[in-house]
Order: sequence, then structure tokens, then C-alpha cells
Amino acid sequence: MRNSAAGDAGDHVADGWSLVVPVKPLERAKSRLAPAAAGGLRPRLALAFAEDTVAAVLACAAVRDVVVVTDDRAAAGALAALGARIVPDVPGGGLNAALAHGARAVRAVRPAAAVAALNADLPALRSAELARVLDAAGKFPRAFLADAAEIGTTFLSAGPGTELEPAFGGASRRRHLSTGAVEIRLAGVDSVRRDVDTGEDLAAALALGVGPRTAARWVGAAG
Ligand SMILES: Nc1nc2c(ncn2[C@@H]2O[C@H](COP(=O)(O)OP(=O)(O)OP(=O)(O)O)[C@@H](O)[C@H]2O)c(=O)[nH]1
Ligand SMILES: C=C(OP(=O)(O)O)C(=O)O
Repeated sequence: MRNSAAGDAGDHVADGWSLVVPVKPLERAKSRLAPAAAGGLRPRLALAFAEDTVAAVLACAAVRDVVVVTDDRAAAGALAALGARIVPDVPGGGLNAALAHGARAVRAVRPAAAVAALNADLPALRSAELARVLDAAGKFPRAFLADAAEIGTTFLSAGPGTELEPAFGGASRRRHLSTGAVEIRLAGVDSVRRDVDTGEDLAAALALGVGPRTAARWVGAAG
């Protein structure tokens, strides 16, 4: 771990995590993937990424529930069918407003909940790797995991009584460090760090092994 300035809460989360997963309207999502996934494939892949992410999150024993923040009807339907609770987006608010809103929705029901934001573009996500990240995060009031490029963030957590204070977007690793969150440094959690923005990222995720919905859409499109 780095930057323990925020202190070590020293305890584990006893009653499970609530995860907040943001999903941008699919027609606008994953725009940097357009060169690798033309036309209608890009929104279909964006949905498959979100489905594989949410399915892996829900299969993680440390996770109590998942709140998806989205205004996209197709994504809402598909992710609710997997077991997520859907919360509408904040009009014009952007990613961080959506995450703060999702965390508030969790704590309106469970005021002492441990919450964590997780991007919806992690199609290679493994439940066991997420479990290790959550276990590490539970020792700190706020913690985060940098993306594979070490520039952005894929995961940010806040224990009971702590605000999430999301500062995602672009070079968010530095921003999360500067707001006092502890950086989780764990080997072997590549699937939690492998967000997919570009065609190169997608190739890296495919090499790790993606979930069934992404595999079916990608192989279907290639075939
Ligand atoms: N609810 C919600 N989710 C968002 C919003 N903006 C981004 N996201 C989600 O935040 C996560 C990280 O965002 P990005 O990696 O930038 O994804 P993106 O915006 O679809 O990708 P680009 O169009 O290439 O920037 C993804 O799960 C997105 O779906 C927003 O305004 N509202
Ligand atoms: C949302 C982020 O970045 P990107 O849009 O590059 O995935 C982030 O890493 O905070």
C-alpha cells in the first residue's frame, strides 16, 4: 500500500460491500472504441462489458448488493435482470455526480454501508480478484486501485462513515492520491485494473479472458 496518511481503519467490512457501477447511455459509451468496433457493435460491446462486470461483481461473496447508475433503458433492463438495483442518473452531472448519487442511494437504505465505485468496462473481471481488492480496501477509510496504465482509476472505496468523494476521469490516480485515498498495491488483480477504452485495451482484456457476453459479441462480430 502507499500513502497511508489517511490512516488504517484496521478492520474488515463485516456486513458486505455495496458496489456502485456507473453506465453511460450506450449510444454515447466507449467512443474511443469506435475504430475497433464500428457501427452498432460499439454500444452492444459496451453493454456486454457492463453485463460481464456486474455478473462478476454479483458472484463475489463479499458483495452484498450492486447499484447501477444509468439512464439507459436497455442497460437498466439487462443489469436489473442480473440482480442489480437501478438508480437514474443525475441529468447533465457526468460520472462523478453519478457515483456520488449512487453512494447516497446506497446509504439512504443502509447508512453505515461500506461502498465502492467500480467502472462498468471491466469485461475480464474475476470475482476472486475483486474479493482480494475489497479485503485490502476494507482496512482503510478510503482506498482506490489504479487502472492498468497507472494513470486512471477503476475502483474507489469508502468505509462506513466516510464520503466516497469520487474524482474519476482522465488522470484520476493522482487526484485520488491527493484527496487522501490509500492506493491499493496488490499483485495478481489484473482483471480489476483492465478497463477497456481502446482497441488495444480490448486486446489486453481478451488475452486475460473476458466474460461470456463480451466473448459472444466479439467472436460473433469477428465471425
Ligand atoms: N452513469 C454515468 N456513467 C458514466 C458517465 N460517464 C461515464 N460513465 C461510466 O463511467 C465508467 C468510466 O468511464 P469511461 O471509461 O470514460 O467510459 P466512456 O465514457 O463510456 O468512454 P469514452 O466515451 O471513450 O470516454 C464507465 O463505466 C462509463 O459507462 C455518466 O455521465 N453517467
Ligand atoms: C474514468 C477514468 O478514465 P477513462 O475514462 O480513461 O477510463 C478514470 O480512470 O478515472
